[in-house]
Amino acid sequence: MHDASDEPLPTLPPRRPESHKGDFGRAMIVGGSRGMAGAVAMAGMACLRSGAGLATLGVPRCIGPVVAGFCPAYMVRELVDDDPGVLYWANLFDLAPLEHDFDVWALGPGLGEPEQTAELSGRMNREWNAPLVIDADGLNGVASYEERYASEPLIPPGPRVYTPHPGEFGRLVGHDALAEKAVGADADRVEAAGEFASRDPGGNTVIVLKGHRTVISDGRQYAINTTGNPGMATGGSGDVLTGVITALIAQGLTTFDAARLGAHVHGLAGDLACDRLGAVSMTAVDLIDSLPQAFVQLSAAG
Ligand SMILES: NC(=O)C1=CN([C@@H]2O[C@H](COP(=O)(O)OP(=O)(O)OC[C@H]3O[C@@H](n4cnc5c(N)ncnc54)[C@H](OP(=O)(O)O)[C@@H]3O)[C@@H](O)[C@H]2O)[C@@H](O)CC1
Ligand SMILES: Nc1ncnc2c1ncn2[C@@H]1O[C@H](COP(=O)(O)OP(=O)(O)O)[C@@H](O)[C@H]1O
Ligand SMILES: [Mg+2]
Repeated sequence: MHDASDEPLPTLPPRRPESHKGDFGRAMIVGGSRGMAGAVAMAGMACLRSGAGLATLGVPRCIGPVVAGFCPAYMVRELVDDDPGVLYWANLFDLAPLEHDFDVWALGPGLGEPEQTAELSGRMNREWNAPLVIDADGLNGVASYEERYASEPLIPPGPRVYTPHPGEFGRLVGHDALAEKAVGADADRVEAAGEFASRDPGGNTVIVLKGHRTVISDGRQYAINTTGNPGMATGGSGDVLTGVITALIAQGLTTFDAARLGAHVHGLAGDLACDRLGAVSMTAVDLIDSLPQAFVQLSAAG
């Protein structure tokens, strides 16, 4: 596998003076459940702070007003929810007609237990052509769907970015040796991410294996991210990363480039937040607040 770690970082296209919001992409983020409204809200805020032109959050109806109250800059689409306040398979009928209204979709932050959400996640992953970033319970849902319902090999018909931490990676691969490698040394983590990505015969899947020194791989190439710090070991940091990568795809980067630049800028925001507040006290919200400075530093460097 080619090591792209030392290659120049991908860059965002310059913003022409006459640009309008449509030039920077429409993103839809589906997630949230009763008790986990914050996860999808943080993904939405990070998406806008990372330059998406428009962001809409698709959330269970019961948390719609709460999610809308966190930030006035994104839109909220309330979806029919199942008891106890989670999305479920019937939302496929609400969402499928919207597939091509958005340049990129994200699925998973705060989505809730796979018992209810597996069919939604599993079928979006198997059936949708639109670019899809899958995180958190979206990944748990995909793992559960593949185990419970799938009889054919998984060949996603569109671009995918999966962003598992090692726990989610283990559920996805369902294979002890590969799951163990996900918590090993760099070389093992590169092998684990690369082997899993290359299971997609279409070559459409990018794996972002998170943690200290996040590994990004599409099965042919990989990069190891070196920004970030243990202050980011705080609930919601990964939800922020989902929003960042989604925004970069919305702005036209390839999935591999968006994942690579996204991991870098997310870690840089973490380092800036840590300088300002310290590793003990920084929260995922502080990561979002440091994204502007991280993007300014990046554009000054590039
Ligand atoms: N404000 C909100 O609304 C928030 C909502 N959130 C939402 O909660 C939902 C559940 O997500 P989750 O990640 O908390 O639960 P889960 O998948 O069981 O993961 C824990 C397992 O993974 C492992 N593990 C993790 N990292 C590892 C590493 N680097 N290296 C090694 N192991 C690692 C860890 O291992 P252990 O603790 O045993 O060491 C454990 O086994 C999801 O929808 C998310 O979006 C959260 O984002 C928080 C803020
Ligand atoms: N020690 C660390 N060094 C660098 N990055 C870290 C560290 N701990 C966590 N992170 C980053 O923070 C994020 C945590 O994501 P995740 O485990 O999904 O959290 P959550 O589900 O709570 O949002 C990942 O991007 C990960 O790479
Ligand atoms: Mg997470």
